[in-house]
Amino acid sequence: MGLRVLLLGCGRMGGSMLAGWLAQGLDPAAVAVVDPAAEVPPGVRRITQDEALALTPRPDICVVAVKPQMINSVLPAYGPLVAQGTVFLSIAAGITLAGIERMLNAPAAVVRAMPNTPAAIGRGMTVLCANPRVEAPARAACETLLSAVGAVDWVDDEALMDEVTALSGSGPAYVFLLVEAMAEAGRAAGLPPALAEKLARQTVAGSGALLDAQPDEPAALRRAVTSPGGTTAAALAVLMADDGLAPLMKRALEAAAHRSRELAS
Ligand SMILES: NC(=O)C1=CN([C@@H]2O[C@H](COP(=O)(O)OP(=O)(O)OC[C@H]3O[C@@H](n4cnc5c(N)ncnc54)[C@H](OP(=O)(O)O)[C@@H]3O)[C@@H](O)[C@H]2O)C=CC1
Ligand SMILES: O=C(O)[C@@H]1CCC=N1
Repeated sequence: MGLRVLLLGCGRMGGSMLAGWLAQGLDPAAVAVVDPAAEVPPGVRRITQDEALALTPRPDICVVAVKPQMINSVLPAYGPLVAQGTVFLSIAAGITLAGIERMLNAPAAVVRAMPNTPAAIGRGMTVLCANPRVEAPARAACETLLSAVGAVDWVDDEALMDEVTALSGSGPAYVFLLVEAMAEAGRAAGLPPALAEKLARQTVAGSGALLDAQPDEPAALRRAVTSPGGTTAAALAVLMADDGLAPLMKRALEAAAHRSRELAS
């Protein structure tokens, strides 16, 4: 990739992205991580805040992957990197472009991104949004970094980032919950626990792979399972009822987006 990356926070999401970058060929020596306790992959340096500020050559991109609740206490120290031309790419849920610039106390080029954990295996989905200080080469560099770990898209309207966070940022958790719920329903119906778990897991993983492999609309793939008057139709009558999955998912996304907006303050 030819980019020098400083990663602040190497927890679940920072670590997932780092794993993806390395798998896609980013030179481990081109990454430095600041995190008080994280284990980093071989070849990647874990450095202190002071060492990060003195890095030569300076990092092209500083990826901010600490919790939103602590970003305010972490970012101000990195303000001096702005004058050196480092672009800040924050993945913190809810934290706005203006908020990041304020914390850095400098006229910074800031990109806000919302990735998701499948980035760890190169199957992520990231949406990006940039402030006007981000010029085309920096925009391309951020896109290169994130597209190395999955699909990317951009939005111009920053307000949409809360809805993006609710859908694709948090979304993997909804899918894993679906596996849990299907397995639990199978167990409750009398299947041996290990078999119920295996069936739920393989069904969701296989369906995801099928969705990925075929250009069809999800609704067409659903209809292909649904024999008229058969078992799937009976189940879908429950799941697609007025009080079924669609209104529940709508409420869940509204709650997540609301929380994202709360994190901004
Ligand atoms: N998890 C996800 O699926 C997604 C998360 N995000 C965003 O990513 C960010 C990180 O979330 P997540 O990975 O889940 O959280 P984690 O708590 O797993 O990761 C945060 C990491 O930052 C470390 N840290 C603490 N203090 C500092 C410091 N001063 N400097 C550098 N690193 C520090 C933490 O160490 P310690 O644990 O020892 O305190 C931890 O390893 C959040 O802002 C979140 O909104 C975005 C998209 C998806
Ligand atoms: O739960 C969270 O706040 C983060 C943001 C999206 C996924 N995880």
